[in-house]
Amino acid sequence: MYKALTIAGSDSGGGAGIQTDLKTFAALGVYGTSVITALTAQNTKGVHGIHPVPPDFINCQLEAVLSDIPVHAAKTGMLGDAKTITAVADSLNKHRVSNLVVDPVMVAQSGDRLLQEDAVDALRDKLLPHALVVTPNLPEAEVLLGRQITTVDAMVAAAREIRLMGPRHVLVKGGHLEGQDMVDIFFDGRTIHHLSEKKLDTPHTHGTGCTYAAAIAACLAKNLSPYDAVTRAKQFITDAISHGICVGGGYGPTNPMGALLRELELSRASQALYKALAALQKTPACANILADGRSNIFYSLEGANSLEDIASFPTPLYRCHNTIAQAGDPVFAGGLYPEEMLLQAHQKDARIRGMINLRYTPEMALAASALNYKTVKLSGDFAKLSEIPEVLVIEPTEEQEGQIILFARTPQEAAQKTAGLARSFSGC
Ligand SMILES: Nc1ncnc2c1ncn2[C@@H]1O[C@H](COP(=O)(O)OP(=O)(O)OP(=O)(O)O)[C@@H](O)[C@H]1O
Ligand SMILES: Cc1ncc(CO)c(N)n1
Repeated sequence: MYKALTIAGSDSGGGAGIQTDLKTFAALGVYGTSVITALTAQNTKGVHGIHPVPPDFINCQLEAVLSDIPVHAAKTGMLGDAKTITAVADSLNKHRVSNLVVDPVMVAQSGDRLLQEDAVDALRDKLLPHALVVTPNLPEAEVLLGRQITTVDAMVAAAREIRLMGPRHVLVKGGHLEGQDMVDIFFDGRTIHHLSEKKLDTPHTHGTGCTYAAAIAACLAKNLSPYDAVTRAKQFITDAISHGICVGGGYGPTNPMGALLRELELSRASQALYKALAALQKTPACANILADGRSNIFYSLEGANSLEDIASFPTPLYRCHNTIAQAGDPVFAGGLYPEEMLLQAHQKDARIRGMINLRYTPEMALAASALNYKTVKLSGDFAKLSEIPEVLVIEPTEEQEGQIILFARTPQEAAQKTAGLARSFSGC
């Protein structure tokens, strides 16, 4: 397995530093080791205190890790002071760690200083020359160069000049620049590359710099070239920001696991929905009780709290050669009535995770009762039902068509109940 090392501060709020670095390594399939340079008492609003780890003990951690676990890449984050920078640079040199990403962390998003002012020279002179990639944000590039940077052209010039300080590649991050596009400049010594993504409208950007640098290190550990590592990491940080977590009263953290978990959840949801579809297809009579252009199979994630957590086929099921067919792979929040009902049902009774909606006829409602399915006729607001039945009968009104809705613990169980109903009802 590929292995990486983060040398950074701990963020007690869980959003930046060591905590996000290890999540990022894990999300990218890289084994993470860590050397902690400082403890910060920190949350989404700011830094309440900093407890530096003595350089001797930082060395002790570095020796423990590097003498036993040869890492394929490393990244540095918050280093705090000049002594720590020197200790880290010496150790990385001694152990010949060559795939090094230096995130020259100076100030937290909240404005709190994370690097002593007199340590900037040590950072520039001792650490930057070892970096394969250095990733300054705009304020950090300004400190390194001693001038303001307010345009993309100025970022390009900054990238060229910072490279003269010794790093092999420079990534100047543009997260602090006004505008609709989030542009970073990557310079490899020959070519200037613009990496651009649309700006996401979210306050949850705590830890973006750390997550980005950790993702670059993870990709370098996996043998990607520096340019490929940075472009893959840009995609990763954009995903992590788009899945940002609304936690705390300040800037919430990015979510390095967000995109991965979503993919996993969609794949589980798809399996459950396709199994249910197969169960419907086994009983051809099921095709007779679909509601034209409206029936679907729905799946709720555990703990669903929005329609984004309800999956279904993207368009209604339809009859095709006497069986049931669908067009397209499952999606979340398909926008199909009555997905809201499964959300409410699951929130009321966490065991309910599957639902199928069918055509209404009075005979179908009777057949459901005759099968001893626990059946309730809806009168009034669904949200006010005290218990979720197995079968909900919605009679037609002038405003809306009737429906029969089956709730179950899984979509497959809902499909089996549908098949039971279809068999008892076949021919009608
Ligand atoms: N709102 C946003 N939408 C999309 N991308 C963003 C947004 N904010 C930041 N980014 C991207 O995140 C990455 C990190 O950029 P940024 O310049 O904010 O780093 P940083 O200042 O070091 O982060 P930190 O806040 O952790 O100190 C960049 O690629 C930037 O373009
Ligand atoms: C520990 C730590 N490292 C880095 C940053 C920068 O985001 C932070 N806020 N905290």
